Amino acid sequence: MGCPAPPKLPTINFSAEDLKPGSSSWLSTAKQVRSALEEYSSFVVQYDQISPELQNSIFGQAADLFEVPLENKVKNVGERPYHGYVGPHPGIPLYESLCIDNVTSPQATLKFQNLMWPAGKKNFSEITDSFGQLLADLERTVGQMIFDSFGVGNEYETVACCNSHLLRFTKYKVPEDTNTALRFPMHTDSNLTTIVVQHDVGGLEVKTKEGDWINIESVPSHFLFMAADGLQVWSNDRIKACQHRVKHRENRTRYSLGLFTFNNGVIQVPKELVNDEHPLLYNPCDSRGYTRFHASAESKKAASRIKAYCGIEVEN
Ligand SMILES: O=C(O)CCC(=O)C(=O)O
Ligand SMILES: [Fe+2]
Repeated sequence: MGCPAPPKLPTINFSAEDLKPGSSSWLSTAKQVRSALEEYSSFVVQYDQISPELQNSIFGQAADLFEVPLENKVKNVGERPYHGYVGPHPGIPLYESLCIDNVTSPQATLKFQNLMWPAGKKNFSEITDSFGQLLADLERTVGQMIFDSFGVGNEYETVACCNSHLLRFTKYKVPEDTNTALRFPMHTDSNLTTIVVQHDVGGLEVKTKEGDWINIESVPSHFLFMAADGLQVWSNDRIKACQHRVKHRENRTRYSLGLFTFNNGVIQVPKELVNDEHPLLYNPCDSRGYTRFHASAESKKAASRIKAYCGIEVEN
């Protein structure tokens, strides 16, 4: 008797040119999206619009980016916590990241480029613009499908119009003790949804409801789409925020890219998602307030930060 096969995440293909809202392929893809998110809080997207060449180019730029002097990196300051440069610290000693907020705005990428490379940098803003636009298009398609799949597609724009996209470049150095090291401990993201792009070196893992860890292979044009705390609120817990971590794999520096979709307004559970079986679990959630709370020392004591911030106690 062999061991049971390790669990695997569904892969959903978003490469088709004719994926038009309302078409039969749209509706069947939306159904797959909802069931993957309900079961795994995440899924793998296949998205050939981001070609292996574009992926190589952006990761080439990422490697150059981490070579800029620290005095330039620290100029990457965000409006909210973790929206700018983060250097190594005791919990994550080998970690470093830089962010471009509003990456879909060409002015934002150019401003970032000028801060990092005041003397100029060939191709950075052009490559980052096209990569950021394509990933944000993918995120909007999946977002619309999530709303459609719950029968509230006409409410998508009122939420999406307050969304913005943050692109995070992350570098993980090789630990000295490579047997036990985690590169990034388990967490859920505090935003709405996240897309992670790995390259060369994998290591990203997501936790199943049963408590098993699924390793996400690094495959060109295949990315991980995850629900974060904001989607858990919006869906009234029908979709849980994805618990994930990065394990050390291969003795090489690891780079990753994340497109973090943030809502800048108030997230409310649609009335259609509340009924006797699913009583209302969240008060309206001020997304900016939650990002600040999430970064506070006080929030770290909570079993669930999102529930501590805007959860409603339900009596059984
Ligand atoms: O590097 C990765 O693969 C994931 C990083 C991550 O989870 C995060 O920045 O929130
Ligand atoms: Fe994360």
